[in-house]
Amino acid sequence: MKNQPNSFAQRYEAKDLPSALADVAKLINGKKPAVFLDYDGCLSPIVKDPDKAVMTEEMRDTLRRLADVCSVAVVSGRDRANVEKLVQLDNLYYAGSHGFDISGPNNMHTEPGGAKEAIPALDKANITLDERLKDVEGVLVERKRYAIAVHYRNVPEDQVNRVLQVTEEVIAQHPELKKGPGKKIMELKPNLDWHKGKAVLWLMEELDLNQPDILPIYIGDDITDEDAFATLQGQGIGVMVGEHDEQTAAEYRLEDVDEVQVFLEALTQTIKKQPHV
Ligand SMILES: O=P(O)(O)OC[C@H]1O[C@H](O[C@H]2O[C@H](CO)[C@@H](O)[C@H](O)[C@H]2O)[C@H](O)[C@@H](O)[C@@H]1O
Repeated sequence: MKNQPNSFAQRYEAKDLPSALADVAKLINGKKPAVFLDYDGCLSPIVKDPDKAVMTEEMRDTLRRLADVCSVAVVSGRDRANVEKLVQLDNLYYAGSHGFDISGPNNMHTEPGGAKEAIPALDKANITLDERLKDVEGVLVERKRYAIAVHYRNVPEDQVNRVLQVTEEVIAQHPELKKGPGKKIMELKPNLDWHKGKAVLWLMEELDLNQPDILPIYIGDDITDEDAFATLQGQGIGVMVGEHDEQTAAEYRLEDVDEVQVFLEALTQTIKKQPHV
């Protein structure tokens, strides 16, 4: 199963999953983790304004310490440059636009999903969405290099359907694009078989992490993280933060961003006690 996305993943109710905090040493079982983290809802709480989703200094210190003892990557739906700016750590890897745009230490930068040809369609869709949604109160059209998120969290309830309908119509005009779900957003993404799970596999290969003593751990809170949970089932550990509207392919849970930080601290301490670090 190594390096193949798992399309037959088991699904669970998030509330029924065991806590990842119960016994961290037992969880990693003497292996060395490679940690993949979502940003919004995982490293920073969900807030009304995406520009205000700022990570705390404490979380930054926690990530810095973790990255001193194992590989750490942030795998986000955000624009890669944007998430780099929010996290501000240069010893991490960053996968932005749901994995289409990847950077890392020593000037690593690559765009492995092959999405360049979707850029003109994204540009056109961006213009149409700005124009057609300009009168809707609270709507936000967020352009990323390889995606557009149409945010409706702050849109009056009676106008949400109109936002969704316009967004679907614009997607239908561009065969190069497809629809993606998210928390109070509808996304336009390149119509390609590439997602966060494939980005994780790509990073594991690139960083030579496909080793029997390495344990990939993916932590996320949103539906887009399900691709990564499903991909890692059987070869790693998926940790769901809170819950979303669907069943999850994660096998452990954490309640919220605070518990993510406690877990990452515990992981760092556990790794340090292991003989091979
Ligand atoms: O994969 P992620 O790093 O979790 O990114 C997913 C999306 O996160 C952002 O939107 C979400 O968080 C916002 C701030 O808390 C919130 O206002 C919004 O409702 C959420 O959907 C980001 O703005 C998107 O681009 C990402 O795709």
